[in-house]
Amino acid sequence: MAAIVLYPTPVIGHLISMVELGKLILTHHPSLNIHILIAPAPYNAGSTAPYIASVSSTIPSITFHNLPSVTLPPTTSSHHETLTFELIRLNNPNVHQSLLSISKTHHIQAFIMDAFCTYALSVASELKIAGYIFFTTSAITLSYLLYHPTIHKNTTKSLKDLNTLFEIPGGVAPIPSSDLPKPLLDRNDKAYEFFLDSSIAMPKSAGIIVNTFESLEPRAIQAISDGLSVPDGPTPPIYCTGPLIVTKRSGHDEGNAVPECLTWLDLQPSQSVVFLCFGSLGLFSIEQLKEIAIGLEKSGQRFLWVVRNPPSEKHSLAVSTQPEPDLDSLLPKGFLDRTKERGLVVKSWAPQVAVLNHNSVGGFVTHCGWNSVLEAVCAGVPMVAWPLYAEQKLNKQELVEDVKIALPMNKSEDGFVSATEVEKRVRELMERDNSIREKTLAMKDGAKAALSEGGSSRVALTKLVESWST
Ligand SMILES: O=c1ccn([C@@H]2O[C@H](COP(=O)(O)OP(=O)(O)O[C@H]3O[C@H](CO)[C@@H](O)[C@H](O)[C@H]3O)[C@@H](O)[C@H]2O)c(=O)[nH]1
Repeated sequence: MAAIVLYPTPVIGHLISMVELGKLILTHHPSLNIHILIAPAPYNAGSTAPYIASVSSTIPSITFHNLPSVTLPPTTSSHHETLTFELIRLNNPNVHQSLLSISKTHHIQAFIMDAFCTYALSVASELKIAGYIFFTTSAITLSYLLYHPTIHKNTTKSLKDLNTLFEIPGGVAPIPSSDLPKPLLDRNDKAYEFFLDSSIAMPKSAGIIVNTFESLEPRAIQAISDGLSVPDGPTPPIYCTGPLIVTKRSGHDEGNAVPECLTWLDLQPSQSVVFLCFGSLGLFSIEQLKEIAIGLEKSGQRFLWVVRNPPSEKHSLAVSTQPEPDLDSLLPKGFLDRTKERGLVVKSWAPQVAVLNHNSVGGFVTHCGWNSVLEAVCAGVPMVAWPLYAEQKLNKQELVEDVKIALPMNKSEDGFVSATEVEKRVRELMERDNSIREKTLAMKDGAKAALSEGGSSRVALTKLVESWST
């Protein structure tokens, strides 16, 4: 029996799109079996268990394999990505064992791993299985990462010490080094070493599958395909098969009560509510939370805002183990009362896909995590881009300056956003006939077209599956 093995990074922002890829493969090639290796989560970024349980119980051709836990060595790196790379590197013997065990009953046609899992390419090659990369974020980020070894070779200092602008192949304009993902800025950080290893390994894979679609990022996809991102060697085939997002729109499991935020949205006028939500790791200081509240209040707009506790220590990663936020102490005095007729604050987590697809939602203030971006595009909801961490500033530049489906949230030098800026951007976003709304709706159609018969993402998927049988 033929099987495909998927190896995601086990955090929500990476897991879902890869499982959705598995589901898409099954839709068009139902004779295949999908096996998914799940390493224990390196840090808490929202629970993945309900999603895994629902896929397991509804799709019999998808089997999850839990890898044993490994002990991570102490690290001085402050980047959560370091934990992920370490976890994956140390898991290679377990991955080897799992692939051998799956091979006893299946012919593994391809082993597809997240870009944080490239250490497992060596396992694939030992076992003579074709190893592919699944890239969960934008093509512009892929272009940068593939190009990063070239920048590394041509510079001797850490990027943080180079006061310069970088051209990214396929980018709309040069970007300052401070807009690159933080782990790439310091050559002496372990995370930098891991990213460099991954960037060097990706072109050696049998192909890179990207969660994007051609009409969203034509410039970046073209640059990569033309070999500009890997100037000193071959670029493997690139398969843009997105948007791969969770499609369940109800936001609650059968039998469970409908979340309050959805019943509240039912009572609001069409497209009148701005939704503010910042991914699985987005946290603000108490000062910034208060400033957002003042801006929202002054904007006069209806809002639905997901609020989390501020980071408890500098590099806190344990979002979901934090206690529920105490809204009265975090938000300005009387704010909840004064805005109760037109605003709702949700603690910690909201069913984002269901919210974005609700008819009352007309705008989205987002950290530019790629899943959030794709979810907004598919729901036709224009954005205000407020990047916070990882590659989000690269996504922002593309969305604001190139695709023009988002407005920028301008920050001061120290990264603080004023209430005036929040007020202004939210107002601008919620205007009925602004051009970013029109462009977002056109992009929604583009996403639908890409996934339909003859569309670019469907064609890419067919080519990918064909590559397994040759
Ligand atoms: O209250 C919440 C918060 C998040 N989500 C969901 O959680 C996912 C979050 O994914 P994403 O928007 O991509 O953000 P991150 O969790 O921050 O994702 C990580 O992975 C992404 C894909 O690689 C990167 O683009 C991000 O920068 C990186 O931080 C999305 O599906 C959201 O719908 C909810 O349902 N409710």
